[in-house]
Amino acid sequence: MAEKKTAEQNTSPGTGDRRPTVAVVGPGAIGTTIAAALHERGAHPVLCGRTARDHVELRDGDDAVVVPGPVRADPGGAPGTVDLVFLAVKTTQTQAAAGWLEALCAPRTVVCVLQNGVEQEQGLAGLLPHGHVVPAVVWFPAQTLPDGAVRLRGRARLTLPEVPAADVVLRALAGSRCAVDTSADFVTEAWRKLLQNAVAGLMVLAGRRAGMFQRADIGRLTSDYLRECLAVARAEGAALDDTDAAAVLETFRAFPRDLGTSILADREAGRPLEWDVRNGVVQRLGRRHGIPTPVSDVLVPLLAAASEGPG
Ligand SMILES: NC(=O)C1=CN([C@@H]2O[C@H](COP(=O)(O)OP(=O)(O)OC[C@H]3O[C@@H](n4cnc5c(N)ncnc54)[C@H](OP(=O)(O)O)[C@@H]3O)[C@@H](O)[C@H]2O)C=CC1
Ligand SMILES: CC(C)(CO)C(=O)C(=O)O
Repeated sequence: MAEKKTAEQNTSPGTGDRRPTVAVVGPGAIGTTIAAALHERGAHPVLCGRTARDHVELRDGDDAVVVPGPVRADPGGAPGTVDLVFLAVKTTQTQAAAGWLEALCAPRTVVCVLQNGVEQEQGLAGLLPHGHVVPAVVWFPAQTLPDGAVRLRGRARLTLPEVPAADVVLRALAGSRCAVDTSADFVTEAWRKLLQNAVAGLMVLAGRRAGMFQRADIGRLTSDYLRECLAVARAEGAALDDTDAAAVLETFRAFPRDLGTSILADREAGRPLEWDVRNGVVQRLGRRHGIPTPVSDVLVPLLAAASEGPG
């Protein structure tokens, strides 16, 4: 089979002595943040979306970063393979984005998955013709504003596993507004974040933002839910304890009251929800380990029905 063409390359650190060529698949809230971080460092990320646009824009406090497009909407028009792909579509959209992965990936390509959950590698099974998958924990909140720009609502930070394939990600984002660290115990960090995501699902069912965690009854429900999430996390090998679980509730209580979550944004827009990778996973893995999950057993069917109906 003929080698696919390669996207335009710039020189700088990266693979050997040149800057890695980069694509962002899914230039939404998280993808735009990463595209802006890359752009500010002089990179020209290929923007691969579903809706064609001229540019994307990040707002961070008083800063506005406009990343020139185009946002391409047809994988057939991809400029060739790249060294690094940031995959930032929702997990419910991964399958539909497979054409981009086919067009952008060569054997050297690293796909850094910017998605919530603890199953990023399984989520790409069968969809990646070549390349290496590097899951990331995305710690920051970002939201799309009504005019299409993205508002960053925290310090941008990623955690990656300590693996050789993570190097190209570290180099691509070095010195940018998005901090990147690596962890020798990625399982623990991924579950620490999953605990946050699982709790955020309560906002969908209440139709409320972070302010709801000020309520004592929601505090009790959240603590009960965190207890079962923690038991599953520990059974999966995460080195987390009661203090870590309690810190999650405190984090939500410390958030601005109007801070939402990406799954609530999907609910408000009537889009499919990432309920399975964020909440269903606790119930599924709990069953595998023989851990009772009474809170999940109520939450998960409600989230699934909110996402998919019928009705
Ligand atoms: N937002 C947040 O604060 C956080 C989100 N996350 C996680 O990051 C991931 C991304 O979330 P988020 O950025 O909020 O999601 P968004 O919905 O904001 O962005 C998804 C983007 O993917 C695009 N897209 C949809 N289908 C395709 C396709 N087939 N090919 C290419 N692009 C496509 C969408 O296009 P279109 O414009 O047409 O919809 C949109 O631009 C999720 O797993 C989420 O859980 C993690 C931490 C925080
Ligand atoms: C902001 C945060 C941490 C809350 O779950 C998130 O990951 C999301 O919105 O998807």
